[in-house]
Parts: sequence; C-alpha cells; structure tokens
Amino acid sequence: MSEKYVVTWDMFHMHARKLAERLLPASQWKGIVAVSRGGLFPAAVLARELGVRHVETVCIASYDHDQQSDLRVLHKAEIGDGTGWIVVDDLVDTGNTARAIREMYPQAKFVTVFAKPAGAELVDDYIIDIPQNTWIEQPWDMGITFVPPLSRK
Ligand SMILES: O=P(O)(O)OC[C@H]1O[C@H](OP(=O)(O)OP(=O)(O)O)[C@H](O)[C@@H]1O
Ligand SMILES: O=c1[nH]c(=O)c2nc[nH]c2[nH]1
Ligand SMILES: [Mg+2]
Repeated sequence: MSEKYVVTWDMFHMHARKLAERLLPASQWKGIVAVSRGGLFPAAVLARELGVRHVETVCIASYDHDQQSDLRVLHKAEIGDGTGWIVVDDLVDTGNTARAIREMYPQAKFVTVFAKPAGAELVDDYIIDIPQNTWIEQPWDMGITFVPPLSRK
C-alpha cells in the first residue's frame, strides 16, 4: 500500500457514533454481531448508543498484519439468516470478509466504519471512503511515541 490513513481514537469514536445514528430506531434490532477483532471496537460504541445488550461475535481472520491470507472462520454467532441483527466490522477492504459475512447472514444489516472501493458495495452502510491503495492505521494498532524536535533531525 502506498499511502497511510491514520485514525485516532477520537475520530474513530465520532465516526462510530455517526454510524449508530443511522441505525435508529434501536427497537428494530435483536442485537449486534461484531466481526472480531476489528469489529469489536465499533460494536461497543453501537451497543452503547443504541442501548443494545445482546452482543455476539463472528470470529474471522484473514490478515497477518498487512499480509492477506486464507480466510478462517473460528467462531460463528447462531443468528439464523441474520434477520433483525446488525453485523459490524471496522472496515471493508478487498471485500473477502464481507462476502463471507453476506453468505453467512444474508438478511443482516452489515455495516462498517471505513470502506475501500473494492468492498464498498458489499456493505449496507459505512461512514468514510478510503482509497484502495491506502492502509488504514487503526488506533488499537498504534501507540504514543516520542518524536524528536525538528532541530535534532
Ligand atoms: O475486506 P477484506 O480484505 O477482507 O479486509 C477487511 C477485514 O480485514 C481486517 O480483519 P483481519 O482479518 O485483519 O482480522 P482482525 O479484525 O482480527 O484484525 C478488518 O478488520 C476486516 O475484518
Ligand atoms: O488495520 C487495517 N487496515 C487496513 O487498511 C486493512 N485492510 C484489511 N485489513 C486491514 N486492517
Ligand atoms: Mg477483521
């Protein structure tokens, strides 16, 4: 990936809240399924904003840091075809994970915070468009580090 898009916790929280607003009224939902691990973060915000207490997971791994590998489903929430459920992930990139989710839960409302063009059409809603050649650096993958002053560079 040639570019980087750095996401702070504040920005992530703001975008996730905006996503929650678009999922009102909350009474239409039976619960939320987080696509673990990335989806756990927006799922917590959606659950809080929508007053949802029933939160499930579908556990999928497809990247070793930034290297894509075979998609592995480690755990699957038993929610039938997904009717009345929100399924949330942090982002859609190539769309591989999204395609697997669609197959598992065809009737669920599948949402993400970020979407790249190759996967954008596979989600029902998302907040921020990101170019395909850009790696999204999520706040849970970063830490605060010392930056030397300009005069010492
Ligand atoms: O559209 P795709 O190309 O499938 O990429 C999107 C998926 O990749 C990341 O998960 P990852 O497999 O890295 O696991 P993690 O959520 O545990 O970090 C991200 O959280 C999405 O679930
Ligand atoms: O942190 C991440 N940033 C990305 O851009 C991405 N694409 C797939 N998986 C990803 N994880
Ligand atoms: Mg993920």
